[in-house]
Amino acid sequence: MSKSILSLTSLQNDTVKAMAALLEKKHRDRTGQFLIEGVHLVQEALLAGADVQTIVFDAERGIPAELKKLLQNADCTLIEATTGIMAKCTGTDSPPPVFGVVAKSRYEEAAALFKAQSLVVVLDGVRDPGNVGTIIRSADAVGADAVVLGRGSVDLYNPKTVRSTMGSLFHLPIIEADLAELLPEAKKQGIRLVGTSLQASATCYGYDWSGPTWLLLGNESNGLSSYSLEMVDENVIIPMHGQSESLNVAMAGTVLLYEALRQRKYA
Ligand SMILES: C[S@@+](CC[C@H](N)C(=O)[O-])C[C@H]1O[C@@H](n2cnc3c(N)ncnc32)[C@H](O)[C@@H]1O
Repeated sequence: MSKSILSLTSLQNDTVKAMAALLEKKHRDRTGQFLIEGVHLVQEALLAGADVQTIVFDAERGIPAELKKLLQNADCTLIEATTGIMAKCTGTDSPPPVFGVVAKSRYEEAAALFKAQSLVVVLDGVRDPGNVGTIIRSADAVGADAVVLGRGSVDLYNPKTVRSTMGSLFHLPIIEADLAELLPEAKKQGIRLVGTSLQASATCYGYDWSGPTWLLLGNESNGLSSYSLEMVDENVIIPMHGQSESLNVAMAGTVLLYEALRQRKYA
């Protein structure tokens, strides 16, 4: 492999210190970067053409085989580091063999939201990083057009969110928005807003998911906000026949997205 590799073996040298600072969480947050850990996420980021700026791999383990070819054409700084430095940078005792520093990208254009047959997931204050990551992964799996993170939802770049997307965050637009601005615009454009409520009388199986649809999922404790409930055209429920009071929001989102996909492609 012809790409030049910087060596990060000690934290004493000035250059090395500067590099280590780049990798520190506080610095990353200030500079609009985030960390992706592990072979799979780095691979997904490179394949998707994300703005990967630095890739650091464990000098003792070498460049993971899956990344060698991809890295030949990648426009990023390649660094080898000791396991100790890898551990310091990722804040764990058993660091992954590779991690990358990626520039945060914001989708400026909202075109994906308003496509003719759009299927969009809107998260209204979903707080758990694992839930948000899982919903993004399911939205990607069904080929949804975008995910909207309403204010009050967890940060997309929270390391746990990034990890649980399993790379799907690089596959579809994820738009942070104020729902008070976005939902009225969707209604104006003829998009149907489907809410989820444990009090709904309509089941998700009786609902017609064929038109342009935004699916609204609510907070883990309180469900949808009263504003969202006012704005939706209809609420649906996934029927529950046992004694569970509700489903986990990521599970519910996945079931609902798959019902939409079933009706659109397999009915
Ligand atoms: C744990 S639930 C919130 C429970 C809350 N106590 C309530 O009354 O809405 C979090 C979110 O998951 C989704 N959800 C959970 N169970 C559901 C079901 N059976 N049908 C439809 N959506 C569901 C909804 O989006 C809900 O806002």
